[in-house]
Amino acid sequence: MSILDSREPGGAPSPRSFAIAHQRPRNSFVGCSRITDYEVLGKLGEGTFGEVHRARSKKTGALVALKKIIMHNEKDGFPITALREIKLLKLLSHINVLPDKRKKPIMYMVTPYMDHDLSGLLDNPSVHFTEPQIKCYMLQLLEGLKYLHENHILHRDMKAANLLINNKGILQIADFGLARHYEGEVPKAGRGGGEGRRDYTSLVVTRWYRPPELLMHLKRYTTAIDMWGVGCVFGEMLVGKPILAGESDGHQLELIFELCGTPTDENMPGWRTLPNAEALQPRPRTGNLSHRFREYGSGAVSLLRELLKLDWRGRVNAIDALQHPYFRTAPYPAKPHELPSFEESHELDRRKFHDRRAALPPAPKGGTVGRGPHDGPNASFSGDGYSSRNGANGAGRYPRNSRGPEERVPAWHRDRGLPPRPPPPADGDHPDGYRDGRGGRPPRGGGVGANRQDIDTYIPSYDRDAPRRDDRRRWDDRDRDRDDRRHDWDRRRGDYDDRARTSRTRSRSRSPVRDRDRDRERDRDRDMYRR
Ligand SMILES: Nc1ncnc2c1ncn2[C@@H]1O[C@H](COP(=O)(O)OP(=O)(O)OP(=O)(O)O)[C@@H](O)[C@H]1O
Repeated sequence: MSILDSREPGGAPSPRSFAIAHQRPRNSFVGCSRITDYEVLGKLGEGTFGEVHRARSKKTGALVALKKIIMHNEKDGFPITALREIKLLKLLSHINVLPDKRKKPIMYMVTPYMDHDLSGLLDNPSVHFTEPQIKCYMLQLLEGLKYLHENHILHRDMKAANLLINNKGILQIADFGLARHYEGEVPKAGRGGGEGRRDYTSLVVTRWYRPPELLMHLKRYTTAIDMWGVGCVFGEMLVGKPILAGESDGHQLELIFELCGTPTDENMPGWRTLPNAEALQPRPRTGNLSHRFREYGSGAVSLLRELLKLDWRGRVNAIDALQHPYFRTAPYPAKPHELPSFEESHELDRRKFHDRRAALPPAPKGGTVGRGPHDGPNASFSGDGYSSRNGANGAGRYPRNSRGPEERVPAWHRDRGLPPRPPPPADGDHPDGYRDGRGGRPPRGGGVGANRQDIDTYIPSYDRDAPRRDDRRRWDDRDRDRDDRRHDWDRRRGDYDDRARTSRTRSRSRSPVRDRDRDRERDRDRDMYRR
């Protein structure tokens, strides 16, 4: 069958024809290995699937990450999120996208070991990003995303914790557990994200990185949802902590409006017609983005503004973002190999960093900002690529003693806020589905309305003793969530009934209604790329 034979209505290649056209050579599929082929060296992180461990291959000596795939309920079979992730990683091959090397299908995914994830790195008190470094990471992130979008992949969980970095300065996009085939048109230069072609679930993307259109439940979304996440990550690299740390979905919208302005027919055409916008009555504001980020210069503000546009149709795409003047203005982007190497910084190192932070004296004001421990030569960007440039690095530093609202302070002084926890995996696109969590919680910080947008799709955690990042989950949390969810189910049912489902709550369902729903969803799951 020719690829043209199997196009979706409107001309986009179908998921199947796309997969056929993008098959990788057979020899790139190394196949399965035994867990005994690896020496497990320690835990790196805990994700939605389970634990991620660092290990060494006994055969090759290569360092790898082993991601354990937890079977939450064996009757449900192999988790759809894991299937999607393995399938996509097998399909993709790009320097800025984490490759999959081997897999043992039932239990572990094996990927090359990366020294850091971006959020771990930002938590490390001895790491201070320079502007050339941030530009270097941003270029790689945009290259990786351009590749994904050109290949009809929506990532749908863009966040700092899912960006892996090694000590060669390479950044790779990881965690394809929520990713899916995108059936809309791929982005074109000068045309933003374009228009969506079909509905998907709006319950994707960790809340702090979730764009306004998803918070308002747009289902016909585009690659622009990932670009919003890039904007959040960019801001996070600049200020050293997440920039939109909402404690509920309503609060998240409130923070977005404060930063980017209130939606109007001009800056977000059609917003009022979005399902969750009906009840919104935001106080008119113009947004404080320019003011809040002024110390990082007009180039950074301009790029951030493009990435954090309320109107998803006008939001910059990866192709255009790569051409932004920010990357062509001094201080120029560093080359990856020029970046300093840092001690390993992963999710679980956070406790270590926290202890160290407590033991250290305060840093001199503004004095540590700008360079890492191994200052390399400065770098410049010339035209279409990188070029080295020696010389003073003053331009690479952020202004000292600046006192903006996002004052850049040493990492151990940064308050990363009270964490809401990230979503359980949406292991399917349920166009009317809600992620599970406690519903009906009033938003903190005022909220923007009093209706469905106030439903908090995650359960905030308020652990004062051990401050944690909120874009991550731990297993004890999940056990608690599960109990809470069971407890809350009946109370919430009347409110949003079958919208509040994930695989895990479904798998524990006892009611015939839920069993029927689960069966229907299983049917839908059969072609995972359809969702
Ligand atoms: N190849 C790797 N090298 C080093 N560390 C890794 C690697 N893969 C994952 N990790 C670490 O494990 C953490 C969790 O991994 P990942 O995001 O893939 O799991 P997940 O179950 O999808 O997590 P989440 O639910 O937080 O999205 C990462 O943030 C990172 O710290």
